[in-house]
Amino acid sequence: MSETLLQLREISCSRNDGSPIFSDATFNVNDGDVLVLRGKSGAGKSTLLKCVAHLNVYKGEILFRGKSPKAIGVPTYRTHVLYVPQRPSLLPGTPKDFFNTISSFSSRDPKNSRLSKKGDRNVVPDFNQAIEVGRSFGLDDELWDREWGSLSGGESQRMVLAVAIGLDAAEVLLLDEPTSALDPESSKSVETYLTNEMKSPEATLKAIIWITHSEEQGRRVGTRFVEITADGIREEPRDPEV
Ligand SMILES: Nc1ncnc2c1ncn2[C@@H]1O[C@H](COP(=O)(O)OP(=O)(O)OP(=O)(O)O)[C@@H](O)[C@H]1O
Repeated sequence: MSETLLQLREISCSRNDGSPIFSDATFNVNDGDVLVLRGKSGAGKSTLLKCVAHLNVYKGEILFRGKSPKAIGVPTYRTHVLYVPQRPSLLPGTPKDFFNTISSFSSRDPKNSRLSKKGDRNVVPDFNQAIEVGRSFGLDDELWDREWGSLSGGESQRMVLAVAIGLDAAEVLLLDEPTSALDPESSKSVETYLTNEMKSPEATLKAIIWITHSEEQGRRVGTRFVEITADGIREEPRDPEV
């Protein structure tokens, strides 16, 4: 049986006025899962993803490899369970600066991680690997040295994903409509890269929660399907369209 990475237990989240956005989200994410999160606009998909990333206040319990984010240390938890926004919002500098800044965070050093096992080495992220990921998404190398503000919406979206993957630390990626600004060809390159990465036994990446409004994309990438509705959160036994 595949290893359980994330456990969500009765996760609830409310608006500032106390009205519920969703409640009682209970499911596991296992090694090998590409869990497609579906639901109408405003149903709470992004909010749930941010709860999983420990970026939003929630009730309930989330465990990664059996430990809470607090027990692991929240910055380290976020390195292993990485939220990737749709677009970088007003990031200063260039994508290369961003990559180097995140690479230097001490939460990435196994010495500082309560998840580390004996013998874990501090693997310094390889910028060339990020460039390679970018190339496979159709990004020219020169874009790494351009200001974020000068990139197009689709370039920024692919760049933020190339950084997330190039850092090579996330075991679970939380993708919030990762191809919403992309043309079909670029979307396919992202889908193909991530699907192949999930199949590679050497890859650090072990699972993805993927928000998409595209039924077709969900069918192409998904291995599990979870729907948020006003009545609650339910997992489809399999994609109902197949
Ligand atoms: N910071 C916030 N303050 C108040 N309400 C919020 C906040 N963030 C989200 N909401 C509300 O929570 C609900 C869920 O929003 P969320 O962005 O999670 O939905 P979604 O399913 O991802 O939508 P979409 O498909 O349109 O991106 C919406 O009603 C939204 O207005």
